[in-house]
Amino acid sequence: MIRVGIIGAAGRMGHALIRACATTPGLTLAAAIERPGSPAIGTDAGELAGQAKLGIPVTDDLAAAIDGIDVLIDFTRPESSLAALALCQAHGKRLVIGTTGFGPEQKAAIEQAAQTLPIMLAPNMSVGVNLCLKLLEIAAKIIGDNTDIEIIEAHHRHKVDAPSGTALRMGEVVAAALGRDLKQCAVYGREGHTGERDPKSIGFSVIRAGDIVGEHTVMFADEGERVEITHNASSRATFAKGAMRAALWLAETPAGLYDMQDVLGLKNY
Ligand SMILES: NC(=O)C1=CN([C@@H]2O[C@H](COP(=O)(O)OP(=O)(O)OC[C@H]3O[C@@H](n4cnc5c(N)ncnc54)[C@H](OP(=O)(O)O)[C@@H]3O)[C@@H](O)[C@H]2O)C=CC1
Ligand SMILES: O=C(O)C1=N[C@H](C(=O)O)C[C@H](O)C1
Repeated sequence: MIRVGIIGAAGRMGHALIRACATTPGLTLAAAIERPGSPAIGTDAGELAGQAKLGIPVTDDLAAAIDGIDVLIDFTRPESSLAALALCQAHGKRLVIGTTGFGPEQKAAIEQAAQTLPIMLAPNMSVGVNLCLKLLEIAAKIIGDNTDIEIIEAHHRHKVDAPSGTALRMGEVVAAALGRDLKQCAVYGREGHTGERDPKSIGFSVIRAGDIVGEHTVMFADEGERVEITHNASSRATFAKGAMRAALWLAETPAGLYDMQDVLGLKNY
């Protein structure tokens, strides 16, 4: 049995992860962690997630809990992910990171830690989104240079980072397939007298509204036709299921930085 720790246990993803862990063969919830001061501290993790009691009280002390786990699953905020990463490094624990919004230095710290630690970092753990990343690579290679590429994403009102990690990854995949550098060609929103569209640009548009779980469309638009690749998530259970699959996979994998394409065996398609 692989012992899982979930950090961010009281969050939207935390609840979905606790439920998924309880029903995934081969995994057992060994620790549920929240930030100090959270009203969830001391509550039972199962009850917190709207399920039967699991006998695991939510704690704010990851340092004390870490020796009792094999894989830590983190869906929190970049600063807390980095703090958890340092503890995983100190204790040699595997880490699945679903958090988004990392800056370049934070990403570099994760890459560095992965030299000695197995880490799976993915902005989206759904099978569907990862299939879309493959489809985007093909579409970009075939029609990308002749079309205007726009990425549109929509999420719930509580989301704090924009564009979403998934939208950015979609942009990276498309840009790489076309030999472009996303840092140079990305356009984040438009306003005022923008001038005509630069044909080499990749545009991003962001919607934040209500309880939208996560919607992404990449548009390849020509004159007379356009192709759209869309993924709509209707439940966070899809991300949580992917995180469980990643934890099982990572438990058997040596040090290195992996993404969901590795977990799903999509790298060589
Ligand atoms: N990779 C993927 O497939 C997916 C990634 N995400 C990403 O996951 C992250 C979390 O999303 P979501 O669940 O909606 O966000 P929430 O805000 O609902 O949950 C985050 C949780 O982490 C807690 N937290 C913050 N700091 C700490 C800390 N130092 N120690 C322990 N817990 C902490 C928060 O507590 P408090 O609120 O009290 O501060 C909160 O309960 C985001 O970055 C999101 O983009 C989301 C869905 C899918
Ligand atoms: O914050 C969310 O909710 C989500 N975040 C991820 C992202 O930033 O891509 C994945 C998913 O779309 C939900």
